[in-house]
Amino acid sequence: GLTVPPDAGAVSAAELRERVGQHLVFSIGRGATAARLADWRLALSYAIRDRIVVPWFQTAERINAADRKRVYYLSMEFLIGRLLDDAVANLGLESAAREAMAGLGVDYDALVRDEPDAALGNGGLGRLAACFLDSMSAVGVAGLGYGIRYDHGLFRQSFEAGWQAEEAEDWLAQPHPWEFERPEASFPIGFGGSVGPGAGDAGAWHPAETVIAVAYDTPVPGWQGRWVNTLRLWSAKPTREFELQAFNRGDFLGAATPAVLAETISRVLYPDDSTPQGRELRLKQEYFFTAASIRDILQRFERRHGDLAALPDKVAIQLNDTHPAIAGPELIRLLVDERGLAFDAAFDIARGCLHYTNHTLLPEALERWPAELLGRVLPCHLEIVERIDARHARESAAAGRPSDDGTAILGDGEVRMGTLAFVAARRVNGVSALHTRLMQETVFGGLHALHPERIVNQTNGVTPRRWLHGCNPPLRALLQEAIGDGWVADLDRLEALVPLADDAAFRERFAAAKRANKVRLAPWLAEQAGIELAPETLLDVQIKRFHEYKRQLLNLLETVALWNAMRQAPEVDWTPRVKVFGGKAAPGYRMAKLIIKLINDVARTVNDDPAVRGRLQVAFPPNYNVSMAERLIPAADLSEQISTAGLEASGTGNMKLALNGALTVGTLDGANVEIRDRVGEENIFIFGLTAEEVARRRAEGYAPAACIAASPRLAEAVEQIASGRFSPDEPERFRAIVEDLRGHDRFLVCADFEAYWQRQRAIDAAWRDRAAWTRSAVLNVARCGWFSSDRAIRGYAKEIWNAETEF
Ligand SMILES: CCc1ccc([C@H](C)CC(=O)N[C@@H]2O[C@H](CO)[C@@H](O)[C@H](O)[C@H]2O)cc1
Repeated sequence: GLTVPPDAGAVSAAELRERVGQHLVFSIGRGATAARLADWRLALSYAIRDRIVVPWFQTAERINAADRKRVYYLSMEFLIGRLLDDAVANLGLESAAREAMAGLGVDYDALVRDEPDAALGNGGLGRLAACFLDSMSAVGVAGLGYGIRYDHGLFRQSFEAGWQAEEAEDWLAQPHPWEFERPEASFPIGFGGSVGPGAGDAGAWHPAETVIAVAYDTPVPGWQGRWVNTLRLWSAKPTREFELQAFNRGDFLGAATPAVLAETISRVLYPDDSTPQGRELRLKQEYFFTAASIRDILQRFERRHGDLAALPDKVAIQLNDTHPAIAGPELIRLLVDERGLAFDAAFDIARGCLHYTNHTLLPEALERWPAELLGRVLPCHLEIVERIDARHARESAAAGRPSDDGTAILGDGEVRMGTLAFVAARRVNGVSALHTRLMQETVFGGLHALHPERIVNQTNGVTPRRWLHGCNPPLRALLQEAIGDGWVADLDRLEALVPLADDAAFRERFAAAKRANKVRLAPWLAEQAGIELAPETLLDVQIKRFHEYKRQLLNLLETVALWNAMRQAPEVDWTPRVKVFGGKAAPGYRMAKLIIKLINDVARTVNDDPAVRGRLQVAFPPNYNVSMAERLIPAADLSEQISTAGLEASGTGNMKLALNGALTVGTLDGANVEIRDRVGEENIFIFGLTAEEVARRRAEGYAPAACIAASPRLAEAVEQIASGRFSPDEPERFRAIVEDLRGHDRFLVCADFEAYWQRQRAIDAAWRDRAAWTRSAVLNVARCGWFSSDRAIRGYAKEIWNAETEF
């Protein structure tokens, strides 16, 4: 039988092999001969999980014993990726696992690759939440993540004749070994209906429909397994599984409908990462997980504390953007309607617990729910929002603010969720220094004037476990040798590499590690994108969601111009490049999907062109996700961070690529500015208009056609696209792109083209001096320790949550 192992401490390969064998037989019910790769993966996952549950219990006991302040991270998205290899690494069991599986005749790496990504997020916001969970466990914050257990995560992307095609993702088609269903942790969640009078300030809500939120818990082991927090994801279940009467009447659909409708709430992740569709189901998803989480938080608090006024001392809630912003009204509703507090007292307690992170300034990405819709789905909450807005108006007037300063929550028949989140929060933060400053100067200007102490900055970070230790074995080994492995838990220790940047032998080893990653990547890139990656080729990557402000189009135009230049001057000793694009477009985002098609059409033309063979290739592997990022990032030489200045709140891919020794070509946008500040002007390739210059160009009236006319190589590239050079079968295919570029160019692609072209030619030259290039690469790694999500979480704990860290 299975005995509970003592703790996460070291385990021998033999013992691990023993346990894997036991799980295969007793947990999966398979003999070794009949076992498939997935069975072995499950068996190993259970064996590793066994070593996490006791430290998990112990962490909960320590938190309770010390009555630690708890931090709750509410997010609609957790872009986790694969879990097995990360858990093995965090427990320090990699060599034991490899040896154990080899002893069973199974290839550990094949096992790892067999696991589906948990793609419960769109991009930056979701991945940040996953990095933050890892760091909260690594530094020992009493943290818990709350989200939705989507049956289907972010869609699987494929290309049909170069066009993006989407199909449902199905991560739960296989057993998911890392979660525990918690039927006892479930709550009824209401929607619609009406609100009757209640005692005092209270209202009595009578929902029209109810679903059950059921918890699924995933342990989140920290580095060395010393601390294990929880990710609690809610799944929607019907109050009644099955309408027997309808079934007996032969109305089979009717019998199943209520259950299907209920489960629809946690069925699928909305694939938009910039423009809210304003769908009722999305609002229900936001309320569903937020309400279940707030109830769970209150219940856990009240198990140990009687005085609700102490809630802000024991509970910090972080809202990951506005998606859980209904948390404020929901907490107030429970305190007033169910605990009998007065409105103002409830408001103060709620605000004392709530903190809001803004991740975008794009006007179209800020959530505004029609008051009619909110009132219909959440009648009680609309009333509370109105009371919060009235109180805010009083506070604003008392501060002498003009009543029409645009800081009202309700206006034009809409509820502005960003304003609601701001007004009902103790702290509001941006995710990079530039972004936070722009929040204060633009979108939140009026509110900042009213509450000048409320907005603070917490620049993003990434976990060094997954994004360096885990994904880059060659560099990890070199670091181990050169500076030990203290950096994994204390990334600032990378600074010790600075002197080694001037050590030719070390540089050689460093370049060899990068080369090894490129050699490892080459066969996969050939299979996925049909290109040949020679190790001495400059690997230039732009990997992120598709959005016009991220300017994949600028990269594409430079690629076309380079192709033209190579064809026009074949005698020149051009620096060989492989351009890699990776990323998905929201299914409804037509322009982004057209740009994806254009890149694939240009790639076909360039890759088939003998005139530039071995000099320029374009690769676009389909279905970019966390696991693909872990493959591409260690091999990259050049990191494209070329957004229109002022529009990328931070970026986190930029940090991952720099930490893995890629040099950055980018604008002074988001965290690029802080990367430049830390690595030094001479170790990064900055170009383009600053955020101020962008604002000025737009204010003055920007004419892209003039920029095109002033740049023959840009004009040529645009004309080729317009005339079907890359789409002879449909010359007009890219008319929309060309017309927008010539007519509007909202993201100033044309204005920044020449500067970008010049910078890229300088990069060609820089690549030729490998010693200097490698020296810069070493300095990028050495000086990017600050971009660890451990540093970010320590900042949140100290400056926002006022919560302890254990380590
Ligand atoms: C409602 C539709 C929707 C969904 C998601 C979002 C996210 C806020 C978009 C997002 O992922 N933003 C990115 O967040 C990262 C983490 O802070 C930043 O590094 C990126 O710059 C930012 O674009 C906006 C709108």
